[in-house]
Amino acid sequence: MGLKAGKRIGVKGEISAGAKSFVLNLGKDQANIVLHFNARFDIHGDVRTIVCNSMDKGEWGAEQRESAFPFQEGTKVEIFITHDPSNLTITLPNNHQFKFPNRLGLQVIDFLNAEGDFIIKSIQLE
Ligand SMILES: CCCO[C@@H]1O[C@H](CO)[C@@H](O[C@@H]2O[C@H](CO)[C@H](O)[C@H](OCc3cn(Cc4ccccc4)nn3)[C@H]2O)[C@H](O)[C@H]1NC(C)=O
Repeated sequence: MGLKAGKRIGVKGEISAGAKSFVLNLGKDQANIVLHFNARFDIHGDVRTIVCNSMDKGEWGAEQRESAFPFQEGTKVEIFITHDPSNLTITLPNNHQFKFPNRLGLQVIDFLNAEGDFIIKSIQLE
């Protein structure tokens, strides 16, 4: 994918009806994730909460929770992510933005996947 620092990725997708949780993972590979973005409708005791984390050589880091939750089951959304050497900036559908530390110091993001109740429809690199 080759998403360099300063460039922005837009992930457009559909949230399933009856969604409980979906995940976007960005990073180097499955074991080195600079942003694990987990929108939890109702799972693991979290209700309508975004839980972010990182994974370094297969080990989870510390979770960061966001209270903004502009997601509805059964709808189409776009989430934008950009990164610099220190942080990732996530822009949610209601234009709410928050930052998550670039704990891996990753310069280029080559890995993206979605899991759970979300189907990626398109990806836009800007
Ligand atoms: C208080 C003691 C227990 O703590 C709980 O421990 C759980 C298990 O480690 C934490 O949940 C895990 O949090 C991780 C981030 O820190 C990841 O979100 C773990 O899920 C990984 C995952 C599963 N999947 C498959 C998937 C995803 C969405 C829907 C369906 C399948 N994809 N990635 C998720 O299972 C959960 O966030 C954590 N809760 C707290 C408050 O710390």
